[in-house]
Amino acid sequence: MSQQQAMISEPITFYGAGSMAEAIVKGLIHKSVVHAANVTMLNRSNARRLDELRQKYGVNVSNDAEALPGILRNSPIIVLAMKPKDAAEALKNLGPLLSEDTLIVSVIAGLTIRTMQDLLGRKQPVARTMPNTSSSIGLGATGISYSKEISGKQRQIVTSLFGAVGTVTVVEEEKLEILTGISGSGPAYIYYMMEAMMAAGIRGGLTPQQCRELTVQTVLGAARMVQLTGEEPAALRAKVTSPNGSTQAALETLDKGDFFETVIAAVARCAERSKEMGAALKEGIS
Ligand SMILES: NC(=O)C1=CN([C@@H]2O[C@H](COP(=O)(O)OP(=O)(O)OC[C@H]3O[C@@H](n4cnc5c(N)ncnc54)[C@H](OP(=O)(O)O)[C@@H]3O)[C@@H](O)[C@H]2O)C=CC1
Ligand SMILES: O=C(O)[C@@H]1CCC=N1
Repeated sequence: MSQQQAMISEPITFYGAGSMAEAIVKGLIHKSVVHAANVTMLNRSNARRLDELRQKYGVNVSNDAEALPGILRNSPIIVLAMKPKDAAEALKNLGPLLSEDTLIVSVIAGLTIRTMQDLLGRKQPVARTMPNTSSSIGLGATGISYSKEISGKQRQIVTSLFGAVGTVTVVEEEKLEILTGISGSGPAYIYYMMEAMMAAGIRGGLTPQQCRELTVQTVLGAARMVQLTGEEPAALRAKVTSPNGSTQAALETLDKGDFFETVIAAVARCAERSKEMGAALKEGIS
């Protein structure tokens, strides 16, 4: 087992039990980086969802408003995994329950370390992260920034946590929004491209099953080519593109829709939206 995949022995509480929390827990349990008995997943109301998570992964679950403060108070690691709109209230309630060295790991888009600490009302050790849902199959890409209060051991825990489910990239906090534009939200752009490719195939007479198989293999193969050959995507694209051939015709059509600049604008808008969400949370501090 590499250092990044060292077993985490401390109990971990996921405060929010939605898609991102599940993606991380699934990956961690699959990689045996945590014992299911050490993981607790909390939500607000959805009992059926908690039952499903308990059955699938063997984790502890709760949505009992009376039990929640005790669970959170006793947890040395709390992963904040609710939607940004629910975070301010949760953090305000959480602050008084924490010990000085409770590690807060946030996956919440836009929520800055400063705003988290202001809402908690204390200078807590915080890891602000931006993972993605591919963590569920061990192919996540997580960006991380640390607050200055974090200890070396806590950094190691966070690296183990996300290193077990994919790659880890530590960046300055101001770069987390643009990183969200690439890897946090990025899977959705690729899925959208795949949807469009499959729709085109179906319109052209292939079966949905054939389109799915061909599209998946094409995307998988292209990503692996970039990874394994070490070549630039532009160089690999050139190898597919015969002069005046069919690929060139397709790429010219994409360019008529300003494909390249549209993707850049989409990533920039994603980053901007993350900042807007963060600003809204900051304004909520009274
Ligand atoms: N989905 C993604 O691809 C990614 C998401 N993120 C971030 O992850 C966070 C969660 O997103 P996602 O998993 O998609 O969201 P979901 O809507 O799937 O899940 C949100 C969870 O938070 C719970 N929750 C909300 N408020 C509270 C509360 N006060 N106490 C306890 N639990 C609460 C909800 O419980 P209930 O259902 O009972 O209300 C639900 O379990 C977001 O902040 C997002 O920015 C980051 C990277 C990628
Ligand atoms: O759409 C969102 O706001 C979150 C952040 C990154 C992926 N999903």
